Amino acid sequence: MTTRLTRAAAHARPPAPVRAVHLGLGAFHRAHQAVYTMADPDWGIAAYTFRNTELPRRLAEQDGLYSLQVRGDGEPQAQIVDAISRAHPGSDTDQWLADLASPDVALLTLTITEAGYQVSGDQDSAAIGRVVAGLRGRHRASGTPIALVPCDNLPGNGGVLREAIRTAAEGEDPGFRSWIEDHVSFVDTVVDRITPAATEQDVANAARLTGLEDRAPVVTEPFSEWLLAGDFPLGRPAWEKAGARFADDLAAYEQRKLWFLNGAHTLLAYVGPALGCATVDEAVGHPVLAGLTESWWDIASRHASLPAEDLTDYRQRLLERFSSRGVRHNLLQIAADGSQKIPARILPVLRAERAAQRMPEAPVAALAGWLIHLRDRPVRDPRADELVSLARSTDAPRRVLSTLDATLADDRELISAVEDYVEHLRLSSCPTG
Ligand SMILES: NC(=O)c1ccc[n+]([C@@H]2O[C@H](COP(=O)([O-])OP(=O)(O)OC[C@H]3O[C@@H](n4cnc5c(N)ncnc54)[C@H](O)[C@@H]3O)[C@@H](O)[C@H]2O)c1
Ligand SMILES: O=P(O)(O)OC[C@@H](O)[C@@H](O)[C@H](O)[C@H](O)CO
Repeated sequence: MTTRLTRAAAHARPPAPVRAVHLGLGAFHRAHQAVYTMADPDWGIAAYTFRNTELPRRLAEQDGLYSLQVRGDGEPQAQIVDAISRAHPGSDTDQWLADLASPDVALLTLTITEAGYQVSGDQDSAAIGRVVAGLRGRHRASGTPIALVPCDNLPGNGGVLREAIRTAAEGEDPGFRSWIEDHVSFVDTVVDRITPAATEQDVANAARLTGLEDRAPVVTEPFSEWLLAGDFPLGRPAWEKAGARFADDLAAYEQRKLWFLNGAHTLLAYVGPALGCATVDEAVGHPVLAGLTESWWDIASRHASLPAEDLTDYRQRLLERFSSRGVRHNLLQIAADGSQKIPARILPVLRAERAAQRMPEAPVAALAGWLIHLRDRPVRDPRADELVSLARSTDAPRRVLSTLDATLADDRELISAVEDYVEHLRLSSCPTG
């Protein structure tokens, strides 16, 4: 019988003192920020998830440890990550408040998905409401400054978080609100490491690679990038030891990441299943989808800020990453939350193309694929009910697009191109039809 992964069994160091808190404990945090933090042994993480109770339970049983399988095209490599000192479910509210109030804690990282930044409904249980509650306690306890470091795929994620916190704190004590302005630093980031959800097979592989039973493994690719811009008033881990880079302005890099990588992912996630593909590597191996991806990158390159040589190299590298069979990234996972992703990944390029009087095929294909997805597949999206009903109504392309951008929805030529493409995809996905 294989021994369960614990600090004793892995001969790991004792947990480092908690100086960082994370919200949104999932696969990506563990493949990315936790790995960078591990490079600085003075910093431990208290990691929270308010939705998933199983993962913190499994991690707690393993003293916060898990194995990270790095899978490229060669033999997979496994390492034990020991940066998480404590893992908590959302029901540990008192501990969450205590951690955020602690002057030993210098920063809070977040991976709460794009949808998590919305401020509406039941604020006390939503991610932003919980952060505001934590900050309120910190203000009362000591008023020590803190850095908030969002690591989700959103343009200007530091600014998005600042606005969400300001909105959620409206109506609070003015002293608290002005403390937020003066003592809470919002750091912008560009994050990149393709990390699909782990499978049962990955659990079996973890045991084979480490000799220990790991019930919470993470599988990721060799590539990793973290760019940050902002202040850390109480210091930060030496993330640069693991390759993090600091800059004043991330806009051009953020555009490259969101348009080229995430935009292509979104295109493939919606068009791929219509052509019988289930994963990213399968999709980029399909001649039609490979052509659409290249065409998307050509179009995006016309409007991107970085020099052409940078973009050419980036595209080449992306194609290698997408084609790798080391990480099999499920298109349905990427397809979740389209209403939150399409505006950042696809629409800026589409608007620029329409302003130049062009009708670009790839963004039209992405929107047509999204419509089919909304009509025919299980939809995970904070606006799912509304979108599914609109997608099944008459005049669906215009009505669905109007939820994202009223001006584009009034563009008759565009709506008609999307309608035609829906039909085109239907015929392509049905060889006898
Ligand atoms: N997986 C990747 O390759 C990758 C790469 C770069 C960035 N990211 C960012 O990280 C996010 C999480 O990815 P993951 O792979 O860890 O996913 P995951 O499903 O493993 O974990 C998601 C975490 O977010 C929480 N969450 C989900 N919806 C939420 C909501 N509406 N409000 C608050 N919390 C919510 C979940 O409870 C869980 O803790 C992505 O949405 C993306 O923004 C992921
Ligand atoms: O994680 P999401 O849901 O925001 O988007 C799905 C993928 O596009 C994304 O996870 C990429 O793999 C990642 O951004 C690569 O760094």
